[in-house]
Amino acid sequence: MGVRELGLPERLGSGESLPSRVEIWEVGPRDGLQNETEVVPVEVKVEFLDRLARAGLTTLEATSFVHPKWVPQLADAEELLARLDRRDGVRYPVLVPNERGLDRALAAGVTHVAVFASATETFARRNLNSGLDAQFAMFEPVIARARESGLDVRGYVSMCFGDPWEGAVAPEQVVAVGKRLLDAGCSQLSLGDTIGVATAASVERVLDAFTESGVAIGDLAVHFHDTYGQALANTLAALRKGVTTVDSSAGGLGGCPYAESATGNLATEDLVWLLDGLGIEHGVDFDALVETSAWMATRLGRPSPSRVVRALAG
Ligand SMILES: CC(C)C(=O)C(=O)O
Repeated sequence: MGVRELGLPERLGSGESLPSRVEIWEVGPRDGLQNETEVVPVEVKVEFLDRLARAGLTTLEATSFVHPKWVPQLADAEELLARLDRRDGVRYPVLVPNERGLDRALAAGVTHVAVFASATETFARRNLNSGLDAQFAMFEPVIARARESGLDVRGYVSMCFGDPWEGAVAPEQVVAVGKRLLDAGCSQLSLGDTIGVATAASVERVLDAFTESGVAIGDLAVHFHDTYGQALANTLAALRKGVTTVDSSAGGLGGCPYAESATGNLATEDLVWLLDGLGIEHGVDFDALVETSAWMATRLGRPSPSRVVRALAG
């Protein structure tokens, strides 16, 4: 059951400045599962991806080619992609940290990759074993080679709104990192609130800093974690600024192995409920999505953190 079946008005806001359609970038199979301590069997991951595609999601971040030593949960990246029935009209981007990761991704026949940078010095050191400036020496050749091979490259920027070691992050610092990724050849930036400390005001500040520096709003996506319950409010702030790509994770799974204060991502069901209420198109079959997250929660042995999944399938 969704907003429409409850007979609620489909457009709760004034709607003037909202986009008519939003692309949901589903990160559950990668960001959602990477923090699970018990390794999820590859056949469960394949079924998860397949169910999400059947529910109408057209961008499924499938896995990551990080070294298996760092994220053992995703050590089965090659096997997963080999077993996956890749559907027409569905993109299956993967994360690649370095050239070795790109080699593996190319061998697995991927068409979309994402690199991940940090907006702060400390997280660059802890997550990438690099530095704020030095990280680009790692990404630039990866982006160039990926582009030469005909791949589309997304650039993630982590810790855009706050960092557990450095506190608040200056929007100008985020913009400087993001622009270097765009200049290097990324087609889109995803601005990560890795530890979930953003508020609607800081989201507006960072988005304004990008657009004032000449970056098109259409080149920006948002990636919120829900640690302080602000992910939906932050999403609405971003939609009002004209953002049309929103990252979310089915069932609200998620976290980050290198940032202990990170909790689950914005749940895709909560996002779809919001979009339905605003009358914004998204192409997702809500009931099939809730059923998928309830199914995954059973596989993981604990209830979904998504408020919507709990309300409807708890
Ligand atoms: C590391 C990136 C990809 C991320 O998931 C985040 O910042 O939340």
